[in-house]
Amino acid sequence: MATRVTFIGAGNMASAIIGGMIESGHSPSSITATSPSDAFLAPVHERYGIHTNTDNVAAVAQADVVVLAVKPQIMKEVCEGLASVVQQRRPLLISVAAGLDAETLEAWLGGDLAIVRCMPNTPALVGAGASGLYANAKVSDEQRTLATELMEAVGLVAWVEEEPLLDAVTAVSGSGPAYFFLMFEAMEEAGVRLGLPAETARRLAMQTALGAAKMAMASDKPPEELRRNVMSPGGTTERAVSRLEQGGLRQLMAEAMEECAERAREMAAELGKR
Ligand SMILES: NC(=O)C1=CN([C@@H]2O[C@H](COP(=O)(O)OP(=O)(O)OC[C@H]3O[C@@H](n4cnc5c(N)ncnc54)[C@H](O)[C@@H]3O)[C@@H](O)[C@H]2O)C=CC1
Ligand SMILES: O=C(O)[C@@H]1CCC=N1
Repeated sequence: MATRVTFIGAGNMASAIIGGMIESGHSPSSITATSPSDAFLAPVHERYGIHTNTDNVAAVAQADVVVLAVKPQIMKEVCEGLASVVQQRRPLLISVAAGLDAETLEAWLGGDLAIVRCMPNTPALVGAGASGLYANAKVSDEQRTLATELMEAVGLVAWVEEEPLLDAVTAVSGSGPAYFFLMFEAMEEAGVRLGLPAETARRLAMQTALGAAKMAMASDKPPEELRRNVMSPGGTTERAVSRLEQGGLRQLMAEAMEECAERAREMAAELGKR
C-alpha cells in the first residue's frame, strides 16, 4: 500500500509540496491535509483531489508520515493536541517549521520520537524545490530514505548532520525564492524605466534567471567563470557588474542572510521556551 502522508496545515508550503508530489505521480488518495478552516481546505481538495480533514487527530490516526506545516507560533498547541495519537501510531514526523528544533518538537509531542526537520521552499510546487533535511538520533535509515524520497519528489534534497545548519539552509534556499522574486521586481522596474513594456521586462528577466540557473547547474565551471564569459572587457556587463559590486551587493547579501539565520535562532528561542 502507498505511504499515507498527512499534512497538518494546508497553506503555502503544504500546498506547494502536495502539488509537487502529485505532479511527480504520488496518488492523491494517499494524501490528507488538515486545517481548522475550510477556506484553506477547499482549494487543495478541488485542485489536487486529496483528502481533507478539519480534525488533526483523525487525520494522523491513518498516517505513515506526518508533515507538520503550520506556522511556528502555533506549533506548540498543534503538537500537544497530537501527542497522544502520535505516541500510539508512531508515524515518521517531518516538521517544515523554521527555527523550531527537533528536541522541542519531540518534547511537545510526548517524547521519544523519530523527527526529521525539513527546510523546503515554495518552488516545490513546480518540482524545482530545494530542501535541507536533518534527522534526530531516533530516525532509522529506512525513515531517512522515506523522507529523502518524499522531498526528492519535489526537488533537490541536501542532508545536514548538524541541526543549527538548518538556519543556514533557511537563509540560502528556504527564504531564497523571495530574494529572486525581489530581483525580478527590481529588474522589471528598471527595464520599464529604460522603456520596455512591464510584461516584456518581466518575462525577459525570468527567462534569464531560468537560463542562468540551468546553465550553471549543467556546467562544470564555477559561476565566477560563467559571469566572466558574459563580461566582454570594456563592454556593457562589466559596467553593470561593477556598479553592483560598488553598491555592495555581496556585503548586502551576507548581511541579509545573517539576519535571516539570526531570525530563525530568535524564533527558536522565543517559541521553544513557551
Ligand atoms: N512559505 C514558505 O516559503 C516556507 C514556509 N516554511 C514553514 O512552513 C510552515 C507553514 O508556513 P506557510 O505555509 O507559509 O503558512 P500558511 O499560513 O500559508 O499556512 C498555515 C496553515 O496552517 C493551518 N492551520 C492553522 N492552525 C491550524 C491547526 N490548529 N491545525 C492544522 N492546521 C492549522 C492554516 O489554516 C494554514 O492552512 C511554517 O512553519 C514556515 O516556517 C518553510 C519553508 C518555506
Ligand atoms: O519566512 C519564513 O519565516 C518562512 C521560513 C522560510 C521561508 N518562509
